[in-house]
Amino acid sequence: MADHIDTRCDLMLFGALGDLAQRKLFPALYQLERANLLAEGSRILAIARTEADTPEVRNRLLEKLQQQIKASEFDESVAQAFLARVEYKQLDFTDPGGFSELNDWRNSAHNQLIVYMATPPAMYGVIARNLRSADCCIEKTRVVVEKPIGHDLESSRVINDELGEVYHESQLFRIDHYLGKETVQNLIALRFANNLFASQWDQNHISHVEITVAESVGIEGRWGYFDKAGQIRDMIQNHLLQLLCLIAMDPPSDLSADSIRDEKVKILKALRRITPDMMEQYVVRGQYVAGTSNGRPVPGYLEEEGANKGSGTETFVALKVEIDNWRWSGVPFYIRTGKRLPEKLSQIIIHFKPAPHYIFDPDQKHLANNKLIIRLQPDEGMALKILTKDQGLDKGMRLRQGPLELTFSETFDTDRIPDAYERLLWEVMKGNQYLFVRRDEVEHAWRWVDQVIQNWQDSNEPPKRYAAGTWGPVASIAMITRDGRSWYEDA
Ligand SMILES: NC(=O)C1=CN([C@@H]2O[C@H](COP(=O)(O)OP(=O)(O)OC[C@H]3O[C@@H](n4cnc5c(N)ncnc54)[C@H](OP(=O)(O)O)[C@@H]3O)[C@@H](O)[C@H]2O)C=CC1
Ligand SMILES: O=C1O[C@H](COP(=O)(O)O)[C@@H](O)[C@H](O)[C@H]1O
Repeated sequence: MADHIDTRCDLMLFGALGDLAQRKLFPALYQLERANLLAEGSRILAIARTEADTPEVRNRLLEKLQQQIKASEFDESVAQAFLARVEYKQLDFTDPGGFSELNDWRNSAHNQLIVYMATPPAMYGVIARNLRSADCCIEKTRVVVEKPIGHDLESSRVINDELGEVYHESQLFRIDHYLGKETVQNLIALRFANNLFASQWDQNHISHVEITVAESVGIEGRWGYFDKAGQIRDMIQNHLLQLLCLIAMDPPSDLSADSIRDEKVKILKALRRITPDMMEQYVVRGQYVAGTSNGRPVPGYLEEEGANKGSGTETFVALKVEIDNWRWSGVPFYIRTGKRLPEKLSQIIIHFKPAPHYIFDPDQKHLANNKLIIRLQPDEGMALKILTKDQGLDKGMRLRQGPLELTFSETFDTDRIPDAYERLLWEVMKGNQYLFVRRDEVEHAWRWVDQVIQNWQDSNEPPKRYAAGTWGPVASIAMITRDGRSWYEDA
């Protein structure tokens, strides 16, 4: 399908020497080169504040690529072809004077211009305005901006207004990299290409839903950023609410960006507000203390490099979320995410209701709910837990639960699942917005998250402690146990 789309581009990468660009964006662009998806004539202008010239930056990039790309995927000739596209420009983004030189680079070709702002969000408006002052191809530009857009509704509006003064919404590609993950996209295929599930996807058939996004890593040198954000702004406001929307939304009428986004927005608007009196039962906030990770002792959040000892920022959040609409009335979504949990694991569990009349061994009644397990990472795939009769003459009609298993790498013999940023960059090059977040989605998500944060601030309660290497504060287990349920553990 891409064959007839011209994907040739000039990519201006602002913040090219930062962590995101070096760890995610350049490796993703290298992989696009390796897959022959970077069109002939496409060019990259790496822009940052550091004084350096193009050969120095190319050498630095080569070193980073060698460190980050698996040996089996690293090809020196591909890397050289890729680096030949890269030029470096030192620029202070706050200095409008320097932007006219970007235009000179730009004017030497007629490719689609992509401006990628891998910079602190406070820079988005500044860069946009300076590009406009330099008359840098505003109408034809696609602009990619990173999350988080602001730190609350108000600040996100300011950023969105600043971007909106220069660019039309159809030019803006707001990244939520979870939308670029293979299995996240597969949620759309699973739900809307399989009538089997489509007809069962509501409060008549589903009792509850779990979403877990667990990380084993701690703060990894990002304390300065993370401490101002916390897990609710860093993960819930964007990734987890996006996952929830994809699970809960009504079928879009087609796969166009706005059809999908319209449905997601309806869910965000239907999220039940969590009022102060609900906080104890619906929200758990945690912070890790020293413990172990992969068998090794690790420091607590307050002992991490650069930490402010008195910080009350949360590194774990569990929420019980209710959606006030016809489809999901009475179906709680239990969601949790945290740093320094026992493993890196993102999964969604759909718990189906039992059959209306149970005729088997009463002792086995607890088995009688089908579960659909959607593994986002690692080991991408799905398993449907179904009940069958236990084998053997002596077993009578004893039941047992087993999986219908679909592990993508085995079933489809996939040698490599592309990283989210590869897919997202490729979609920007093609001009498809369906994996990017629209302004109203960002704002509705902030509105909902802001009230939870406000309740925390008003109550002044510190986060509950949990030891690194455990599944979060015990209160997060109590939250779901109170409803007669438990977080899913693969048995
Ligand atoms: N790092 C990550 O894993 C993730 C990051 N993000 C988001 O991506 C964005 C970038 O994050 P990250 O890469 O971590 O940030 P860094 O601080 O590591 O990098 C920022 C980059 O912007 C440049 N920069 C900042 N201010 C100026 C200025 N005034 N003039 C010129 N250059 C400037 C820096 O240049 P120089 O290096 O020369 O100083 C650097 O290249 C942020 O919005 C972040 O929230 C989102 C998801 C994950
Ligand atoms: O956006 C972010 O995501 C990462 C987790 O992403 P994953 O693809 O590794 O699951 C998280 O570590 C980081 O704090 C956050 O900013």
